[in-house]
Amino acid sequence: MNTNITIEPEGSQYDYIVCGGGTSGSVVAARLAEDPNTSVLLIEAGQHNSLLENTIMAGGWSQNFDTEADWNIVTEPSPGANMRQIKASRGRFLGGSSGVNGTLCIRGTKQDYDDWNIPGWSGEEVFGYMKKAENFHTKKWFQQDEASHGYNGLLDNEPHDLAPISDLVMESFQSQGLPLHPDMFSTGESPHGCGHVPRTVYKGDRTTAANYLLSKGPNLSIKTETIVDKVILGGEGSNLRAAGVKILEKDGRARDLKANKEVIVSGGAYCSPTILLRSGIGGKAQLTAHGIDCKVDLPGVGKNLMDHLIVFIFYSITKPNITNDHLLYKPNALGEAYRQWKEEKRGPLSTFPFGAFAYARLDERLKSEPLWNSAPRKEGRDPMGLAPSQPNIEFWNTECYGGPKQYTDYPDGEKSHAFSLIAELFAPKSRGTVTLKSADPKDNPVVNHNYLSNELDVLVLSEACKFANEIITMGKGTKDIVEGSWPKTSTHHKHTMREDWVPYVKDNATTCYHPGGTCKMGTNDDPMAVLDSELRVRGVKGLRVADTSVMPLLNQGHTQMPAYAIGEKAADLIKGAFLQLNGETAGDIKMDWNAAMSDVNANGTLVLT
Ligand SMILES: Cc1cc2nc3c(=O)[nH]c(=O)nc-3n(C[C@H](O)[C@H](O)[C@H](O)COP(=O)(O)OP(=O)(O)OC[C@H]3O[C@@H](n4cnc5c(N)ncnc54)[C@H](O)[C@@H]3O)c2cc1C
Repeated sequence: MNTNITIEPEGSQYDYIVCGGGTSGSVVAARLAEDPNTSVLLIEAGQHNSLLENTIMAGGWSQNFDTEADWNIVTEPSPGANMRQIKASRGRFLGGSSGVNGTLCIRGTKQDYDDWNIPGWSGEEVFGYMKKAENFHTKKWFQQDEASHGYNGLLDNEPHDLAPISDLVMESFQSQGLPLHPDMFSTGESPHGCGHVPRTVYKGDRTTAANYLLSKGPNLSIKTETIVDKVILGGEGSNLRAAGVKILEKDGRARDLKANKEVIVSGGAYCSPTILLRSGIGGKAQLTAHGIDCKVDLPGVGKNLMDHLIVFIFYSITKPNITNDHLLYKPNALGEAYRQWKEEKRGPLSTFPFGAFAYARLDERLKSEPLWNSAPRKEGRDPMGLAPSQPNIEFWNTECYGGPKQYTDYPDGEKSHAFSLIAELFAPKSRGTVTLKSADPKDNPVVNHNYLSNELDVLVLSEACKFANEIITMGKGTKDIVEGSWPKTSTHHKHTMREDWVPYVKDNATTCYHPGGTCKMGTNDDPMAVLDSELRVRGVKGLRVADTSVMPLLNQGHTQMPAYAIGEKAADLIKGAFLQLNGETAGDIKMDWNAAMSDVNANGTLVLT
């Protein structure tokens, strides 16, 4: 494989420096480097992904956790979730979280992006960029909506062949009032129904944002195992400009690198705010507490942290070979599964073990709940802020036992078999924060999600669990094969009241790994907005953020497709900006640049004053 690692010579300068080689960052860097006259440096804290097999074998995802390939972030205790602390994993390697995620391409609805209310980011426009990213490979059995997919992008994806349990769950969805719309997760047009989800998998391998970086020319340099400490700001007042970055190399050496045009921060929703904060951009009090000189007082940096919570509900089934447990947990099965992937690019490890999916509106189910009825709402919206065209929740099944590492009650795959239905909460009301632990770039951020701090979140998620249990225990496809809860000592399959599910939610709700919002875009009159509509950091020239931190609200879906769209759009905005600026105000740029560069020493290295 062409790893495309470029040795970066001392004293080099680049037109653009992209900080973070994850999902959005890889897209931005690769798209900018399509112009051979533009030099781009992509800096990634983790290793090159080609060195990490579990980022390419989709079934190996959780083996990245607790290793150097994970940021190993653990949230602060959430009072609403019984003070539990949750592992909030993020990919720390080239490709970032796209190399460890569940491969699901669930875009949300167009209304989700219209609700951002930011010029240039309507649902039509964001969906257009998702299509640009996509290279969809259909399968004979799949009823695709041709117009919804892209076929020329750099992200290969395909529909997933269902295991028998997933066909049965799909049948249960339909019998419980969720009609089949096969390609609904790409059209984004149905808030209530079930269907198939395309996966970022092709020919047995996971496809990631790092694929964008293959076959690029020598004008794209990549530095892995290098931490971006901060953005170096030159000039003052209205001439404050991103002049380069301060990095920490693998051997601990600190260096300054110069950016001739722009710096783009793409560290993800947990790390982008910390890069800004260390650079002196953020709430003044927090910066002062860490001895950081406040260059731009932007109180919104690190605020507005959102995530989607999910609940795994496990069931035991009697019939063999309906789930994929026998392909993984029977003696010697795992070894054979690995051989199949390694030698033949097939088998249970070649894809992610999620099956059938559904969206649901809960209007009818919640209409007699006092909290739901008394909660404030805007006209045409429910108390979560959603229009009737947006789903409240999502369901999907696992095709075997498993999940994040806390789930260790493995069936044997011979006499015992298990799967789960997962319920996901959309449009959560709870908000959290990302703050600095210290000014040391090697320290992880302090992540406080404040999960389930809003009672409406508990209400909707517990109703979602009740509905999920009805689907499995009463649905046509599954009612006769489900024996009860898994592990067999549990009794949650007998819960009939929503209230029964409240303690279950508080004990079990966990992250869907969708953090966003911590450097949000916004309008001029929003004091908490960090970015303008073109992803530019307020008060600094030549500095943008591009990753899921920019999302003012989460989508009703999963966050990798918006992350790709944000990367694609960021690159277009940057290219457009320089085309326009070169024509109209080249003189101004030169003047600003000279001011910003007044701190460069004779070796072309920036000196921080
Ligand atoms: C386990 C898991 C499962 C998921 N499942 C799905 C799914 O099935 N479908 C879906 O749509 N979404 C899923 N997601 C979410 C989705 O993958 C993310 O929302 C998306 O990839 C985030 O992209 P990003 O560019 O914002 O951040 P990332 O992709 O996380 O990129 C950030 C990059 O910046 C690097 N970085 C950070 N700080 C620094 C620094 N100081 N210096 C240098 N580099 C730095 C990181 O190492 C990383 O490579 C999942 C995520 C995870 C973790």
